[in-house]
Amino acid sequence: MIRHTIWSSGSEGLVVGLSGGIDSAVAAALCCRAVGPEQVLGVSLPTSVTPPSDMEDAADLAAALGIQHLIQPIDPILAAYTGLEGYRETPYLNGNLMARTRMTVLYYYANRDHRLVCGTSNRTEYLLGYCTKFGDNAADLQPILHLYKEDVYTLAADFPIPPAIISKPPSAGLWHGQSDEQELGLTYPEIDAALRSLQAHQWVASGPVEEQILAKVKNSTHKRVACPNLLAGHEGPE
Ligand SMILES: Nc1ncnc2c1ncn2[C@@H]1O[C@H](COP(=O)(O)OP(=O)(O)OC[C@H]2O[C@@H]([n+]3cccc(C(=O)O)c3)[C@H](O)[C@@H]2O)[C@@H](O)[C@H]1O
Ligand SMILES: Nc1ncnc2c1ncn2[C@@H]1O[C@H](COP(=O)(O)OP(=O)(O)OP(=O)(O)O)[C@@H](O)[C@H]1O
Ligand SMILES: [Mg+2]
Repeated sequence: MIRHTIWSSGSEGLVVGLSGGIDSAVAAALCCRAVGPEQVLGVSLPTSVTPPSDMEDAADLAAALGIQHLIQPIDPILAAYTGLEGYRETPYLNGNLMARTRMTVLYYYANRDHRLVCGTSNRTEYLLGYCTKFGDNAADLQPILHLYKEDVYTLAADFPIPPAIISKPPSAGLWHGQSDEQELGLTYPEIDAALRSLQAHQWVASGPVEEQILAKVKNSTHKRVACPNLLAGHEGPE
């Protein structure tokens, strides 16, 4: 799929945002396996809330995979938003600005180098809508979208991914101390079990955890479908 997408688009490689987390590590490793490390650019985009150890882990990963790696702090870009009329700062608003700023920078490098942006969304966060719309979910291809979070960890064992990346708790890293499982209120094994069961039972929930998960899936439908428009069915040839 990765090779086909590059070939059919006529592009010359891939750009992956490297956070020091497991999803981007596995996505980058798959890119390397598909097209070779020389065609993969890893870009780390830290802010003041990024733990320095995450950037060390991203650098270790890039070295282990043999890919080119840029570390480009984005605080100066984020600072420009403070000049917006009515600017207000909350962790939530800033977090979404960070994710969308990272998307812009990744697309800048993709444009510059005739590359595609490789997404890092997994099935669990995709179904929950646990992502910033047009931020970290924006990409040209999504090589791990079919994998639940637990399956991402299983696949990680196939690659030389630094142990620190595998053992750290998943975090969107959008504010100090953010933890996916704390924000979501459930552990990934609980969420994945509920999603697998819901998919097996035609999205009919049984029990309070599945009800809770189903509500998140339903409320985030807008992140998975084309936005409402009056052109449906007339978009052009496949
Ligand atoms: N029904 C609807 N139909 C069409 N559009 C709808 C809509 N409801 C909201 N919207 C639009 O969507 C916007 C809200 O969505 P969005 O801006 O994404 O924001 P939202 O989903 O509220 O927040 C993003 C969440 O994703 C988490 N996150 C973000 C980035 C990375 C990761 C990670 O795991 O790494 C996690 C973050 O911690 C936070 O919990 C609204 O402002 C509105 O523009
Ligand atoms: N500091 C960062 N530098 C570059 N890209 C980032 C950074 N933070 C987040 N991203 C991008 O946003 C994506 C979504 O973040 P997310 O936290 O879901 O994945 P992850 O960090 O790879 O894995 P984990 O869920 O285990 O933390 C990342 O995979 C990465 O592509
Ligand atoms: Mg992360």
